[in-house]
Amino acid sequence: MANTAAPANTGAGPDPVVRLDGVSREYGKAADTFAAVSDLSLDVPRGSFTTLLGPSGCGKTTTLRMIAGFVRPTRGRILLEGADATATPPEKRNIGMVFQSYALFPHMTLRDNVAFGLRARRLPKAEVAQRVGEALELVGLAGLAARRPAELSGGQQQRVALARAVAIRPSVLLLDEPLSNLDARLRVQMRRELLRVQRETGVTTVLVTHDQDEALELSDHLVIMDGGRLVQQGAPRAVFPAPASRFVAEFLGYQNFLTVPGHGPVAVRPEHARLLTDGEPAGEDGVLLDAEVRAVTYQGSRCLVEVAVAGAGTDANGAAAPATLHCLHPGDDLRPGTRVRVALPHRHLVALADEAEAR
Ligand SMILES: Nc1ncnc2c1ncn2[C@@H]1O[C@H](COP(=O)(O)OP(=O)(O)OP(=O)(O)O)[C@@H](O)[C@H]1O
Repeated sequence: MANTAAPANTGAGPDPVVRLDGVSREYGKAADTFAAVSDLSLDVPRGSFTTLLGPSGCGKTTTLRMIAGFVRPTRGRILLEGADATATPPEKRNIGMVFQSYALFPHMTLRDNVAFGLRARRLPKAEVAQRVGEALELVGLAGLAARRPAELSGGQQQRVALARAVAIRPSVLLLDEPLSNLDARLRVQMRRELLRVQRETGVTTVLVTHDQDEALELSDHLVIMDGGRLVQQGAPRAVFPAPASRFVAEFLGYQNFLTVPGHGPVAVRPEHARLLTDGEPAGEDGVLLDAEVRAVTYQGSRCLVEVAVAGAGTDANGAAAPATLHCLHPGDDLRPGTRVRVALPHRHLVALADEAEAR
């Protein structure tokens, strides 16, 4: 059985670049206030790729904007490099930002776009030229320095935005859904690119996304938010196999929730629910449940099979009811009505403490 007590990784290092200390942001007036972010305490470790992951409206962007200084917390403190920056305006925080919309200056060449923040900091001409060259080189666009944004693809424009953000050598790089305007293939390519740039520069990075694959691939520190609150954090390899609640489990793609005799409420992923027909042996040690096939969806190399397991679920009144499980099955031999058994290996059952408490 997987251990639900995920390691208490608070992200606290000796020297975080960003520290949020009991930060809240409310909107509205008097009795009608609404908390976009509630009592959020979080450390962003130096040199880390930290990701804020959660569904739309959970407060990710508000958190990022508070770190950048565009939104002022209504409570709590923000520390940058150990100093209280809660009231520091954005231009006085040494922060690089990349937005979903690229936000490049359309009338300027790439060279001038990247040089903008360096000139604003009044760096000597030679240093500006050198840093612009290095930044464009880093993102593979050195040959296009004289072009304007309209002459580039979306992916190239986002690389320019990235070059502009890292050229100032920020203490933290903030990325607000930077890949969501790109098509699916380019998005995957650009993830690799982002990771390479982050590793090469070592810049502490905070990414906002609602895409769990992106978060798992990129982050070394994952922060999951729900309703303005932090609900779980840690390394992806620690969080993914041990979601602390049903919300986190659902968000990370656990589709099956059931009550197993001797285990209580558990979650299990479709790829770990094996269907056995006839006398097929279960193999690995686990729970075996009788089930009936309800629906089969053909997916080419496999089928997604929906089965009903009598008594393993609960209805709206908390009484025992059939549980519906989704299972990935390598063959196309099953049809609705077929009697099967479902094998759930002990090591892939994730106990859900919040569900147990709710009973
Ligand atoms: N200026 C504002 N005034 C009122 N409510 C706001 C304001 N900004 C954000 N909110 C609300 O706060 C909540 C959190 O918004 P936020 O943009 O931080 O969420 P998010 O997780 O980034 O969502 P998305 O992925 O959709 O951008 C939402 O319900 C939003 O409507």
